[in-house]
Amino acid sequence: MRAVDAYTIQHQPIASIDLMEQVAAAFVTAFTAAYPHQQQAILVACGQGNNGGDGLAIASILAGKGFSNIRVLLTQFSQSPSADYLLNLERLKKTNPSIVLLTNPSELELLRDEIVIDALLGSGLNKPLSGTYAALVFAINQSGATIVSVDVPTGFSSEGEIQAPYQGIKADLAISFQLPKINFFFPESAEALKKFNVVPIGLKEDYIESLPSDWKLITNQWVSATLKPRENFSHKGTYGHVLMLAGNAETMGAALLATGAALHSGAGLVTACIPQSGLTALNVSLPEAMFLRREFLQKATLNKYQAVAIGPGLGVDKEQSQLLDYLLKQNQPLVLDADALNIIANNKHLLDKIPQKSIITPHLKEFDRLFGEHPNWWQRVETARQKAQALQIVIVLKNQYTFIALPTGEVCINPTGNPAMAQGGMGDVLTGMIASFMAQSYTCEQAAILGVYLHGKTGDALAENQGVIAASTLSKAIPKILRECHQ
Ligand SMILES: NC(=O)C1=CN([C@@H]2O[C@H](COP(=O)(O)OP(=O)(O)OC[C@H]3O[C@@H](n4cnc5c(N)ncnc54)[C@H](O)[C@@H]3O)[C@@H](O)[C@H]2O)[C@@H](O)CC1
Repeated sequence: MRAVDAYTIQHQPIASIDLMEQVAAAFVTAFTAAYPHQQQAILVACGQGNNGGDGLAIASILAGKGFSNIRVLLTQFSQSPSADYLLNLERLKKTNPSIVLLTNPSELELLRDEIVIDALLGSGLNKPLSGTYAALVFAINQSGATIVSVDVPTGFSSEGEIQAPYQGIKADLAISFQLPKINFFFPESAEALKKFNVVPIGLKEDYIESLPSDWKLITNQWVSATLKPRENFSHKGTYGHVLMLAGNAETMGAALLATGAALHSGAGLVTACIPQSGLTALNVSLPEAMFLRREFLQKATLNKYQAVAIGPGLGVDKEQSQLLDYLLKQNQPLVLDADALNIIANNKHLLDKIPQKSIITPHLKEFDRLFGEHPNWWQRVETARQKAQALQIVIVLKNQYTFIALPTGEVCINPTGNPAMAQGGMGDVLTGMIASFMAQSYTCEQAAILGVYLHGKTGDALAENQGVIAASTLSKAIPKILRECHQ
């Protein structure tokens, strides 16, 4: 993001001070949408870098909009204020603001119900907080005030490992500019911010897209452009055939969920290779699905299936291990989930046998069982990046925000999904969706990204009216979301 700012200043007819003005105006629009009352007491806490410069411009704009109860806290901790900070300070002084000069954090006093706008330090953070900044941040956190951070909470690093224990500002809301910070998507950010809001500031979109980066944010635009329409005169053969190898006597639900999701995501044909004991349930709940006896798997012509998935509710006994072993030897890309991954975790030599262009979909625990314990999410995602490259597979590392590591070394961040989806069976549905897209002749990268994004998007649509979403409910709602995205 810092590179984007710098490029924009160089290549657009815009001075950095004017970009700061745009940033401040965008912040105020988002802030006043959340806190519209002009009598609201507000303390704008400013550092002396460009984040503090934003804070000063924000105070001026808020005053211009009739917010009459603003105090501006100026820290005096730095020897070298930034040029734009100084310019904005001169501008602000003309509006006759109420200024609190703070040299000692212990002097901080907040008014009743005062909201703190945190503009102390932003993306320029280059070391852990200490001394006066640490003391001030501690005092602000302790005050119990509502805190809205400019760009990032002070002390929170935008990229790289998040410091543990976290000692920065604990914001109720961070209003960030143009692009979200990568670290907002890591679970450890929950301590630093309850919510983030990303506001556009008119930076060059084409340039942002073209920037070489190891990170990509999945967008609705990409998904809509990638989804192929269902053509006139097409038939079930056009949309591929999924083989779902899943289920065990007591975990047949997982197989049914994965099979159902493959159907609801548009595969032309779906065959469930489940134990005989699940056949009645399959026929009752998913009459569209076909059935392949487990005993016949090794006689079946596997390449008539455009996607083969294995794992949901499978079990990890000898019989299932042998089935997996057999599939791994066929050298056909697979979708591997749940117990298929657990079997591999218990037999690590199998990792190298995963066919290239396969997709594995571990959650945190499955991932660590496969690749070892990780002290934090940043390191876990870096391992995913390395392993996806080394094995030439796609790794879907599941979480509220799922990371998809591609064989190219890129990591895609999925912005969709929500806590209402945190319930058993969701992963089985995801596996079915990914297999379905693979069968519909998307590449393994596309199938994984489409599956993950649309899974989360379906959940987000349902969460508008539901506090909890059962996996089977989500599965049935996929076709509607597909229709909406096929614009
Ligand atoms: N052109 C730009 O770069 C733009 C920057 N903007 C704002 O500017 C911010 C970045 O500004 P700066 O690069 O000036 O940096 P900050 O304002 O985040 O920090 C100021 C300075 O504090 C020092 N510092 C870093 N860590 C510290 C620590 N732990 N304790 C004490 N001092 C520390 C650093 O020397 C840093 O340059 C963004 O977050 C955003 O709010 C926006 O105005 C948009 C344009």
